[in-house]
Amino acid sequence: MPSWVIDRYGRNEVLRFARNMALPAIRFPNEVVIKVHAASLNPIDLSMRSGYGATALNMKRDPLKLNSEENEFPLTLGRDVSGVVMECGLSVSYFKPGDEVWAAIPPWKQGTLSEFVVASGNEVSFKPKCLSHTEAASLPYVGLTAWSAINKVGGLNQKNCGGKRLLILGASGGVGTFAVQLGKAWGAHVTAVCSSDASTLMKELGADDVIDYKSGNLEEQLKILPLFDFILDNVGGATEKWALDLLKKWSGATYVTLVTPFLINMDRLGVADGMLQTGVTIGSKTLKHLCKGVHYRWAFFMPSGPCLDEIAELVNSGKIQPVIDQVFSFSEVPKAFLKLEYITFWLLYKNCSSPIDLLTISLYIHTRGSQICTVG
Ligand SMILES: NC(=O)C1=CN([C@@H]2O[C@H](COP(=O)(O)OP(=O)(O)OC[C@H]3O[C@@H](n4cnc5c(N)ncnc54)[C@H](OP(=O)(O)O)[C@@H]3O)[C@@H](O)[C@H]2O)C=CC1
Repeated sequence: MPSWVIDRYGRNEVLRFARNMALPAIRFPNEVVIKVHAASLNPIDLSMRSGYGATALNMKRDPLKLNSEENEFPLTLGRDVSGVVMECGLSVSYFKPGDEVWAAIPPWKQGTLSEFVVASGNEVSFKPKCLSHTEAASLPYVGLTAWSAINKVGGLNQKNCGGKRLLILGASGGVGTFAVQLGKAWGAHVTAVCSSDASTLMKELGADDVIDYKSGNLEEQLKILPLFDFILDNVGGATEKWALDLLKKWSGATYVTLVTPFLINMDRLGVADGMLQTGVTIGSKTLKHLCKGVHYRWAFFMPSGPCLDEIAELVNSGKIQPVIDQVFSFSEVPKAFLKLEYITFWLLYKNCSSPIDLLTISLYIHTRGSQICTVG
């Protein structure tokens, strides 16, 4: 089957179009094979292309290190998929061949820039009926990440979110655009922080206040607003030093960041020391902020079919919409990576050579959400 793979880590030159990759087989009874109609790229694909997280992800792929090299490469990137179930393992009763589904595949598994992908049944959900495959593929990874941060870690849900004050830092990105919509769907007051050219989009998505972080000191702009119940930080860095002061004290208010050193620690220090360093960092920060009356948490993407079911309901009821900007063909995957790189790192974008289009697949880019999808 045709796939885009890498055989080593690096920049765009490591992407290789493989016409004849072996068809993925079901290895466990709870797995399904999905024919990929659309896939998308997220910042994690760019990072994984360069080897980010390889230590932890390889440990998950091959815990006993029996065949490390073989299990690592060739590696297919791409986490999101919208497509059609082709085959089901013996214990899968929820899905059948022909079902239209969507999913986000965890990063330790082979990705979705391919004709077929294997997922566990519990990672898969029925695609929202109102979305095309291309639209649907834009949401699972960012949606589940935002859901993990806001609901699983932050403890907010449809019942307790009404009237709460949410601050979303990095609101114009893939995770941010979803988070703004989720907050509004659950009745919160949402303040979105992004650059000014995204302010119209933010208003369209329902944000109550939009703050431009490039027009003056952000901390000063936010300090004059009433305190918040919840902060989602998609930016990290220096923001963390002052953002927790914007929370209400001793009221259960929570700051959740998605920018954590968890995988980097393991890449840098090895598995054991990396985990130890991570434990010390999170423990000391949690304690320090608890003493000041606020909660400090890290959140991570979590694959989950049942959460995607809930997201599908919100999408089908019109409360959450995909944000799509640009379409690429499957043959243009390297070009799409370059665009993502350009968006993420503000590098100069240049067209690259286009391999033959075998699948008539299209790729979508969200300039605001930094996402790319493929469609067959
Ligand atoms: N822990 C985990 O499991 C996961 C972590 N992440 C991380 O979460 C972050 C967000 O992901 P994603 O939304 O996909 O990324 P995107 O690249 O789509 O979005 C990032 C956004 O941040 C905005 N931004 C940059 N600097 C600032 C700033 N100083 N203040 C406010 N906004 C800023 C940019 O907005 P603008 O264009 O308006 O300037 C951009 O749109 C990334 O760092 C990613 O690595 C994501 C998924 C899972």
